[in-house]
Amino acid sequence: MIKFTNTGKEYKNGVKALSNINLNIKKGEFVFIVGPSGAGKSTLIKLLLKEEDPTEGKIYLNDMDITKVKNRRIPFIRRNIGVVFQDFRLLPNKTVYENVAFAMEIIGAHPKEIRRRVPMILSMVDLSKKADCYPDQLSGGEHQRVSIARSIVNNPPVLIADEPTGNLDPETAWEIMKVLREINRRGTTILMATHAKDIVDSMKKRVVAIEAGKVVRDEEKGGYENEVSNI
Ligand SMILES: Nc1ncnc2c1ncn2[C@@H]1O[C@H](COP(=O)(O)OP(=O)(O)OP(=O)(O)O)[C@@H](O)[C@H]1O
Repeated sequence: MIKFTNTGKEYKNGVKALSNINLNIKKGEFVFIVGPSGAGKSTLIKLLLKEEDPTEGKIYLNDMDITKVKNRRIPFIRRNIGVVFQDFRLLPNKTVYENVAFAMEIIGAHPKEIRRRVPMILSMVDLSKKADCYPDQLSGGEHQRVSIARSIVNNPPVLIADEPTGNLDPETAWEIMKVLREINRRGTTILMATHAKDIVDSMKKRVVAIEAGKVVRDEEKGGYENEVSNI
């Protein structure tokens, strides 16, 4: 489903953020991307979203070589990938319902379909009662659940979460992980970059560790650290 082959990224200022990345992520996998600050995790995500282009190698999404895709086709790639960020990025002047509906409106979904799907997704993230609230009336965990609802409402096959629990207390972070696990159970492939050691250690999912731009570990059911390195 997602494949990096000998992928490298050197930024214009000469910083080599990634080199020789080879990864094959299958449909339905849950993959943690871990590594110290500056290791290249965000760069990997930016390459997948085509916010940046690799300077070496290729990236495939559903067998399509996205490194060759023209700029005007980028929105079509992004429709296949939902994204959740650490800082939520909700629209402050829209309600919970409107924030989620907006993600459907911008891809031209039919109003009837929006009215059907938004309540369903809000119920899935347990936010039906907050549909008419504005973001400043929500807790951190609720914010993040709206942001997850928005990211999956168009049913993307892949969900990328960049430090989704970074701003949350441990208990709330676990609520978010339960939601992500459920989304993954329903078939969505999830890539999650994180520094949350406890979460990675407990979830027993695939762990890809990046250090200084290279994959240094790729383990099924791995932990945050291995016994020798101390990330
Ligand atoms: N736009 C850019 N231009 C130049 N260098 C960049 C740019 N973005 C990132 N870098 C550099 O690339 C390297 C990898 O950065 P990246 O943001 O991918 O790391 P990260 O693993 O996501 O870190 P963190 O955990 O702190 O978010 C770092 O050395 C960073 O300074």
